[in-house]
Amino acid sequence: MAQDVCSYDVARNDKYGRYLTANKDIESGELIFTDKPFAYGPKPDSPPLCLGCYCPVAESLCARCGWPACGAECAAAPAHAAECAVFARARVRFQPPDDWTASAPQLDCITPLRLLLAKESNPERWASELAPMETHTTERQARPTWTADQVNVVTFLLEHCRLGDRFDKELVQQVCGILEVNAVEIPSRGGFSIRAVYPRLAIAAHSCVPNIVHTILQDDYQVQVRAATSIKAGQPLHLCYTHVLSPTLTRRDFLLESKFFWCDCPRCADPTELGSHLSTLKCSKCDNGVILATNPLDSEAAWQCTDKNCGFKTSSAAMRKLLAVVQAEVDQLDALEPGAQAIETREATLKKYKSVFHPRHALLLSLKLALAQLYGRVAGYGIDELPDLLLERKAELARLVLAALDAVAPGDTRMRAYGRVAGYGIDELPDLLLERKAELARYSMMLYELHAPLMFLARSEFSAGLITQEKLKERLQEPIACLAEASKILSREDPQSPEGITGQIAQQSLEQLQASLDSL
Ligand SMILES: C[S@@+](CC[C@H](N)C(=O)[O-])C[C@H]1O[C@@H](n2cnc3c(N)ncnc32)[C@H](O)[C@@H]1O
Repeated sequence: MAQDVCSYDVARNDKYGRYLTANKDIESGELIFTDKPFAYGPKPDSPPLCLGCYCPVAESLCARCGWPACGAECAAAPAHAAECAVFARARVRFQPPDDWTASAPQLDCITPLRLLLAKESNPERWASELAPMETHTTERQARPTWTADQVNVVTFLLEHCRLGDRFDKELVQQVCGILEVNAVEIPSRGGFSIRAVYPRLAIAAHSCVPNIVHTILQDDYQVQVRAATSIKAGQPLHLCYTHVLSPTLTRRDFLLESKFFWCDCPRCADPTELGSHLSTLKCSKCDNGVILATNPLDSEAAWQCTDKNCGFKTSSAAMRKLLAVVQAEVDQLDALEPGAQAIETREATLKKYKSVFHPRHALLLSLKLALAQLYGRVAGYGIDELPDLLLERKAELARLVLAALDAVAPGDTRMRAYGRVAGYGIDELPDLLLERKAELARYSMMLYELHAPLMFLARSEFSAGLITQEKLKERLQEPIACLAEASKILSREDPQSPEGITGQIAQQSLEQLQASLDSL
């Protein structure tokens, strides 16, 4: 039984606090443990969401308590039952906002309240698994979010919802800290992003080169944690708390801001990011060198050209500013409808920044990732109308993304690179959340994306008489290998999730391609 697998120990040191280690040699892809959420619910700053299915709602409230629910079925959802009783008893109703698509701070109390109510109903699990969790209370007290939580959560629950006789303010702030430091972002059944606390998974320490990967099952939000690479007994199990394809400055700032530590993993310590060059710039003053951080573990350190004769230097502040400006441009492009314009403006942006960034810089890579997906899929650029040169371009783009993922997320994590993007970027608005969901599927499909141009190119060259049938058979082996790997990795996903569905499509395409090869 999957539930019985428990191939880890809990260790502790000064750097990580508690962390997980492998208690035996574990093979890549092997299940290490599963976990059930202690509680789950809306993320901070969510727009009004149904408290049963987490889809955006407008003007639709639970008949009993007056909080957002899209219908009677969702109002009766088990996850909503306990808070429904609290709100109904205190006669505290959700105040309908003017704009139902804007973030609703009223919902910030829901997930903390669910944790508090779960503590009452399961005190043993709270004492053994939740109470020891890191909360960074001292650091949080110095942040504006502490005051916001004091108003939106502590005062609201204890006074307005009349829970002061059941919980005290220190406990409510502890719960807010548990969520801030330990919750992971997960896709809800409706596809929208929510947060959940998994007590076992939360013990895993972070690395920007993770060796574990997690999958969320849609029916009960169980998490399955697997090895992304082979792991030796005693080695730490590392999760990536941030976006693996972001540059070092962005990752480290995010981890300090949201998880209260400076990452010093081998990738952060290497100016070239393990040869991936996700942070590297081209030098505008000479043709020889590239610009790298002089000390990537010092976020204020200067950046310098690697050519000794050039010696061009710039500040980390200038670098942050450049990243923010170009990231804003990339975000705007991400909001475009998929179509010819989405391809052409991205290609124009790549051209604009060609002389500024290394071709594998994270910002260019995110444009290339989107292009690898758009070529062959949008009107005017359908796969069977792409000229050979654009088929080559699609294949080149997909290979670049896969090579970057091989360097920083080795093993099967590459398919899940968007799995842990807690608090990252653009996901506040419902339509952008949908985009984010498409992004997730897009990511998982990179190997699938590579197989298509390789297959079409081989067939096109065979039809033109440029290669023999024997050569055609040989050339089709690579797209077959891409589909086989995509299908193997995605077969571990929940079959109802976008990744699981993509896996089934990859398996069907594999069978069709194999059959057409056999008939040659
Ligand atoms: C989700 S918790 C992990 C469990 C935690 N160590 C505990 O004892 O409850 C995240 C916290 O663990 C610590 N941590 C995790 N990974 C780390 C790393 N790579 N370097 C330094 N601290 C880390 C930080 O304090 C961080 O805020």
